[in-house]
Amino acid sequence: MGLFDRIKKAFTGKEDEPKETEKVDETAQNAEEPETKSADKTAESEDTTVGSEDSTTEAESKDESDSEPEQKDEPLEIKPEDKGEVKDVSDSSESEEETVEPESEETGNSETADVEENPESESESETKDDVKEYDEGLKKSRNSFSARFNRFLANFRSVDEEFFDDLEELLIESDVGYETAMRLSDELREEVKLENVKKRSDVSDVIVKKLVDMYDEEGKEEDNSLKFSNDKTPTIFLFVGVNGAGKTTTIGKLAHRYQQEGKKVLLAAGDTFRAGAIEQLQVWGKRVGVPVQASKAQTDPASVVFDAVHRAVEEDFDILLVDTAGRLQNKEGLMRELEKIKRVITRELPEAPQEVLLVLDGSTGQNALSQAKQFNETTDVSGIVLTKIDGSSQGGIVLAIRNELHIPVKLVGLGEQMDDLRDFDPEKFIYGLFKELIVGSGE
Ligand SMILES: Nc1nc2c(ncn2[C@@H]2O[C@H](COP(=O)(O)OP(=O)(O)OP(=O)(O)O)[C@@H](O)[C@H]2O)c(=O)[nH]1
Repeated sequence: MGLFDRIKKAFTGKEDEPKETEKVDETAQNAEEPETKSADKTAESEDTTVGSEDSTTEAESKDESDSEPEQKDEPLEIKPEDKGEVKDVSDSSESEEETVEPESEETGNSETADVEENPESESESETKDDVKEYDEGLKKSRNSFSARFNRFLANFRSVDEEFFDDLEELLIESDVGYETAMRLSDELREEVKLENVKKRSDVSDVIVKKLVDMYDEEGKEEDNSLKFSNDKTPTIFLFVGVNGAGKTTTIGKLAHRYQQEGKKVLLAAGDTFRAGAIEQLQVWGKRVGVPVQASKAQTDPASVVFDAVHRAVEEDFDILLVDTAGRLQNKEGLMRELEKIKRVITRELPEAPQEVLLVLDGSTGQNALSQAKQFNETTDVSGIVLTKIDGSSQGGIVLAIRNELHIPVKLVGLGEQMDDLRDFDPEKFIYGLFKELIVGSGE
């Protein structure tokens, strides 16, 4: 069963059944079907969350009578947060030998500042409904996609060349990527199914189903989980990305997560290019209660990272998160710098870095995609962190990233707070992006 049907079934207990012949018969009565239909459906299903007990929608109750009893056979997979390896960290005491960090004395268990600033962070982040988070975080993207889609459907008369032109335009505007838009359009041209569809909501069904299932198919081999060290040596994540993408914030959020899990975390201020970047990381270190290995601005970042790796090994840190500069405009310089940093890490710990995470500002749409392409040419990126999805209407970029780059998204930023970072879950993301177009379809 494809992802489209899995989501639909999880909500309504009903799979999508393409009914070509029936749909032809319905032509007359549906000719003037209002394009506001999906908007109405949005309201119906707005507060529904997958798998939640209070998710009874009108659609659901309507479908109950004819829904399959085996509804739970293949439910939408709601995995618990991937917590990675939890190492036993009995010794979280901190040596105070560092020269640069003003925050070193509060290392270890000084969460007080954190708790004051963010009282709900510790326990609530564990129990927060992830589906709801994605639902909320993707509201803007979803609404914007639905609005575009409804405009497109309003113009629908028949499946002709103009239809495919409009469809391509819709998809490109929705940031799903040029290649994806063309491929989807080409594949739909081949399908007789669409030729027989006359009803607007069925047109919507066929397109969204294709989009979602294509995404699902492309991700068959994709591993979205973060990799950790297999032995007692520290896990090292190297963060790359242009200025302002959200590297420092993501490092802060991740440090908070691992610190809360009882791991011993060290940060390395590898962005020595921008003076403010060091302080910014130190502020996060202080807030979260983890030490920061730093040096003066303009120091060779590789030397800061070298010191950080040594310290991480000597002092038994579990995780080392390395910030780097993001001067994409100086591509060659940046490439050399990142290569050197990586070399320094690997020389000390051959298995590290376990992840090279490219941080992309999701709200920049296609720009994020081209940045990813450039970074991927120069650095061996193992995963993507997609930030600022909460304030963005460009969530469709996630389809382009998978379909065109084939780099797994591993984390998503759904807000600015410490616990607004989620392990990427493709199914929840797709649900958040298209929910009413899937759940409210086909009735
Ligand atoms: N809404 C929202 N804002 C975010 C998210 N992640 C980061 N931000 C904000 O984006 C801005 C830039 O984030 P930084 O972490 O400073 O970005 P950076 O990549 O480290 O930038 P440089 O230090 O200049 O290299 C900050 O105001 C963050 O609060 C997110 O997931 N959602």
